[in-house]
Amino acid sequence: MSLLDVRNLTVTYAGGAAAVRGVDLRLEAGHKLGLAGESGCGKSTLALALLRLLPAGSRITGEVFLDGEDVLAMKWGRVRAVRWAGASVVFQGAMHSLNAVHRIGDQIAEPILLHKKATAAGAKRKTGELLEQVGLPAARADAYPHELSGGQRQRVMIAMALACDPRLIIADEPTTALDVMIQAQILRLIEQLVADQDLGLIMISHDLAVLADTCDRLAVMYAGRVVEEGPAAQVYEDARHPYARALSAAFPRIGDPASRFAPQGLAGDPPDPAALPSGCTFHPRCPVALESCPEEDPLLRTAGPERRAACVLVGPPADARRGAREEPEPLEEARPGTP
Ligand SMILES: Nc1ncnc2c1ncn2[C@@H]1O[C@H](COP(=O)(O)OP(=O)(O)OP(=O)(O)O)[C@@H](O)[C@H]1O
Repeated sequence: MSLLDVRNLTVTYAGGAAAVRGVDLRLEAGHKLGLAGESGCGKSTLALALLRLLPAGSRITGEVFLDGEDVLAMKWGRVRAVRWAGASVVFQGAMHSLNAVHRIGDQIAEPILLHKKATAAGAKRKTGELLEQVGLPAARADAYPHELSGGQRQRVMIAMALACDPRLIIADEPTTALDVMIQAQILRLIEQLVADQDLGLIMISHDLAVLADTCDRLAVMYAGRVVEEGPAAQVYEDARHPYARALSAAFPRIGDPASRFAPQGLAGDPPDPAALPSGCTFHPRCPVALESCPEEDPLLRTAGPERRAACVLVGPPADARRGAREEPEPLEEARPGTP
């Protein structure tokens, strides 16, 4: 049984169109999944939906099994328990998430006490241990958020997320506001905690390079759907979907300074969920779109071992195609505008 098994998840905000459309995802304990995509493609909505943290009036359909239990079918009392003990979220911008008028120790202890995980003395002890786990002295429990640096505050957020021993951590742009050195430290800390405690991790970022460096698998989202999914290094180095390829080309290769000077930007913006293009939603921006793409809406299909991509130009590898009657050409062989 997977730690997380998301099936056909669709999310619609009140009065809006679907921001997440039929997403399937799986994550095993001890594994790290990176969720990438430009702003507005539905990454945060997907993360919030996993713990039913969306605003009132939002509609969620599908199934979200966390350790075998369907979060979407749970009563609210159970959802509240699962929020800290089953899975917890680290958001970007720790200054806004922490309460400025309470000492950080009290804020870390709060979920422990709320979920009756320990007595007041036990919660205090656990708070000290958590601070040390994230690389801060236990005595910093007495500090107020404004007395800490940005990186220290993000460490506090991670300590809070770990307070009730969750099985899954969802980190939504956990390092976006931090400088590069601190960003690297926080990423290594998250990696280490995930490995030590056999947690599952979903890390959200628009930065594919950061995700490829931290995660085992990557899922690239576009217009509310996962358009490519597979082993992190393969998706980053050799994306099969034209959108994933463009996104990957927009970030410098680690250890390859030359690539920094040749990012291939992608023209235009992702579509508004209320006005999606027909057929493949990426076709208006796609450099290799076919004439048929405005009519055909491709679902995820096998694009290699443990890889899937949602593009008509992506077929199974040559070996698997042998004997098939009709298969689309692989992406590499496509020419722009070729029918
Ligand atoms: N509370 C809300 N009410 C209505 N629509 C929303 C709400 N939050 C997000 N949306 C819409 O849902 C879509 C997906 O947004 P979401 O924030 O999930 O994307 P994202 O990929 O996480 O972007 P970012 O990287 O900027 O956070 C967008 O079109 C956005 O305008």
